[in-house]
Amino acid sequence: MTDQRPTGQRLLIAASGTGGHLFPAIATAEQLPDFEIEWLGVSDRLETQLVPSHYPLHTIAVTGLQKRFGLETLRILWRLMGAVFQVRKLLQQGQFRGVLTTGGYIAAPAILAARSLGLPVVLHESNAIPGKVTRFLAWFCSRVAVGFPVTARALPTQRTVWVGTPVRSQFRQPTPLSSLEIPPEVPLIVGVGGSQGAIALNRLIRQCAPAWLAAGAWVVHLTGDSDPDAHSLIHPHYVALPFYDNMAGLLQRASLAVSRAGAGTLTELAVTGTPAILIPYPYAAEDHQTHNAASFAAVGAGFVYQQADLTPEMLETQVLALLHDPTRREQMAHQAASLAVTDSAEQLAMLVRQSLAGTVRNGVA
Ligand SMILES: CC(=O)N[C@H]1[C@@H](OP(=O)(O)OP(=O)(O)OC[C@H]2O[C@@H](n3ccc(=O)[nH]c3=O)[C@H](O)[C@@H]2O)O[C@H](CO)[C@@H](O)[C@@H]1O
Repeated sequence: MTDQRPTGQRLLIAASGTGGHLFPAIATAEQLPDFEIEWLGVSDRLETQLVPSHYPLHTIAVTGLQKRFGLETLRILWRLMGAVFQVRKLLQQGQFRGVLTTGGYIAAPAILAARSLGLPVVLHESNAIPGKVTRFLAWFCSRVAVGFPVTARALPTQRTVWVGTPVRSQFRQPTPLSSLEIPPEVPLIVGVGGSQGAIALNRLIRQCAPAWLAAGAWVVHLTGDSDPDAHSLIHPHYVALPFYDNMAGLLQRASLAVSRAGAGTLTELAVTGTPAILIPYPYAAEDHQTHNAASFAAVGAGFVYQQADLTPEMLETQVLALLHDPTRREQMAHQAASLAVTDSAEQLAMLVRQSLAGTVRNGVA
């Protein structure tokens, strides 16, 4: 990132739905201040809260493919074709030079529209098991960037590159936790179920929290906004929030996280060197969260429990054991940090620059 004056290069970023898709794209956009960026998303998703104050947001209607082929699949394909035409029009009228996408449903029309116009597309896949759209459409992209080295196995060898997953810039500098008044010396447990929260995980955390609080810890619990019992536990050292903006400050301060295993949070836990107990979302497509979590467990950065096997007693005991063992937590923190790719956003931004400049070797841009 040298010259920050807008170059007139127009880039469309297609990222939608969850924090796991949006934040890596936002982190990469931060590294492209010289580009004129506009965003493609869906009207009722998280991007409508996160994006418009930074970039113009265009929305289209898209949904995922069904597992079984039937009438509904035909309807979805018909809608997909409509979305492709809409994105083609947007790309042409806006004179965009290329597309960056972080996968998911929005990626399909974005990739198909851009490639049909001969524009370069950089696709980032953050999960250990690539999603359906990535598997089908990676072959059409100029470059495919992946979050885990293992992800590359299922993708076109010559154009796939491991860059890690970008995190927002606050994660890479000390960020104070100013809006939460937590005494500096107390152990802090952070409970997080991804950007939307996780009701089953919330229940487990609330069942265990009284014992953790009694042991002297504070708990910050990010519940999401759809848990009807989110405020059922009252304690002066227990803070329940539907969503918290300063995740960087929170994870840097945390002694331990109890978390789902979305690629975004895992990457952030690595960058902040936060030990974790991971409980993968059991219904994630192709169980990708278990595969994501495996990388953390493999180096000893975290413990992984399947939700179906985990009782509140087990979770309570495991957390208490770690609370009382700062040396172990320090080792785990060190191992978590060993997984961090701190310049992932710069690497992905570089791929975008190269692709739009048509200098990608082995690619089709
Ligand atoms: C349920 C599900 O299928 N989730 C998927 C979704 O991510 P999902 O958004 O559920 O979870 P991730 O862990 O990937 O990302 C969560 C993001 O939201 C942020 N955050 C969270 C809570 C909060 O209060 N404030 C906040 O800023 C986190 O810092 C992180 O950046 O896409 C990811 C990337 O494809 C997948 O790996 C996840 O499996």
